[in-house]
Amino acid sequence: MRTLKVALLGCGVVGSDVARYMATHAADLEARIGAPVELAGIAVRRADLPRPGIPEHLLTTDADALVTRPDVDVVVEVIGGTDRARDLITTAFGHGASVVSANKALIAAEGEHLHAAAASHGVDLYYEAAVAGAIPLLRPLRESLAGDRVNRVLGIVNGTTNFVLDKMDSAGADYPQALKEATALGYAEADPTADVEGHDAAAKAAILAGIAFNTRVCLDDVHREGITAVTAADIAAAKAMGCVVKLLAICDRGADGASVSVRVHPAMIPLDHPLAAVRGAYNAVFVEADAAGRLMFYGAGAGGAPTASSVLGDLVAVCRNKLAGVTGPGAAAYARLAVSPMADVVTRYHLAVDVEDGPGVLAEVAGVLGEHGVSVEHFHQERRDGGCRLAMSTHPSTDAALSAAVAALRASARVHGVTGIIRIEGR
Ligand SMILES: NC(=O)c1ccc[n+]([C@@H]2O[C@H](COP(=O)([O-])OP(=O)(O)OC[C@H]3O[C@@H](n4cnc5c(N)ncnc54)[C@H](O)[C@@H]3O)[C@@H](O)[C@H]2O)c1
Ligand SMILES: N[C@@H](CCO)C(=O)O
Ligand code: NA
Repeated sequence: MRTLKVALLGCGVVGSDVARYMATHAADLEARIGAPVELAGIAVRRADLPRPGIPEHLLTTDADALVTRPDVDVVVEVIGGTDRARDLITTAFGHGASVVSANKALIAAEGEHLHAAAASHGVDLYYEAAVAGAIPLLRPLRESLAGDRVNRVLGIVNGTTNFVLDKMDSAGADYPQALKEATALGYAEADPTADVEGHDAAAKAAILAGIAFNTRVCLDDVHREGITAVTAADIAAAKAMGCVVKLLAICDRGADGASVSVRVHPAMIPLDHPLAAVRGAYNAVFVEADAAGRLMFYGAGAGGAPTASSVLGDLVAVCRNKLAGVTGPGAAAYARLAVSPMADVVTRYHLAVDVEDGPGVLAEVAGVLGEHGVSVEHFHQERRDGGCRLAMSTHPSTDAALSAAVAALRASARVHGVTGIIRIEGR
């Protein structure tokens, strides 16, 4: 029986756990694949660092030589970044290796081209670990739901920001301290700006929407807002409304069936919504489909071992395919749906409008909102130094209408400021 050989690129948070589990689970992996699988080498930047549990003789700083070795069947890419990872993956395809990657930034930016390259060389490209860590999500969407029609994918897909928001909400932690902790626990990207500015979640949303709707969604198609503008006041306002603030990724099929919208932004959700109970670095994703109805996927969204679980699942799948002489399902972007602009997306909003305390102000604010087609669902007013704060939630309105209404409010002499503009979801 031939032994399948794996080149591991990167031995950081994820890579080191992949290497460890390959060793400790070797017998089960062999039984499930039907052949032994072993590491041919591990590409690292520095071979002289202490790496407990990692066989030193496998380390190499020459990733190019490793991926071009004729005995390598599968390349596992967990170095992150785009350019170098893309070049190594493309080289691996050219040398007949299938690839397993955890790299959402790369797949979101170049997935179409990489899938085509894999197909042209008759090899696989799998990346379950790229979206929502340990949670099996891409394979269920691509395979289990292939007979259904998905209309919505909504959830929490970034562990770092969920950890930070949770700490701010439950422990009153400050933002820099919470982010430091998430980084130390191995949840954050090499540059955590990718997490807190929503780039990581946007990449995952683009991948999810593409697979769920069988269409092409580019990173630029995704409306993106991170959590850096979320304040303690926003979190307190959410609490006062019986809500919690979460960073959500929302992919919707348009009512016309011919378009999609894809967005990532903070949103208030009611405490009794299942997503409100998603704590720490956990992720949860709802999928709504014609026949299946509502499905929920929940689990660890980040961290070395959970992500290694997804990588190893893909490794088993591509090894089985190799032995059978087949490839798995690739990208299927046949639907070619248009992507709707954010201006057309309809949601509820929370607003805090600071106004002068005097007769007719409330009517003026309601009038400005009404002129723009924004209708108020609830409001309460609270006296503050030198004026009043009107905290309100709106009925569903388009993003364009809400933005125009906010601009008009800000132009009014009796309005001192409009803050706390956060969408409300899950009601
Ligand atoms: N950490 C997580 O929770 C998690 C979850 C899902 C997906 N991912 C993805 O997995 C990938 C790796 O993440 P990580 O958290 O392990 O990062 P990490 O920074 O801990 O590990 C990456 C390692 O790759 C090494 N590296 C970089 N360029 C290299 C090169 N050219 N040759 C050899 N080694 C190189 C780095 O020195 C580092 O040790 C990223 O794409 C990330 O987005 C991470
Ligand atoms: N940085 C990512 C890792 C998992 O993809 C997160 O926090 O979710
Ligand atoms: Na996953």
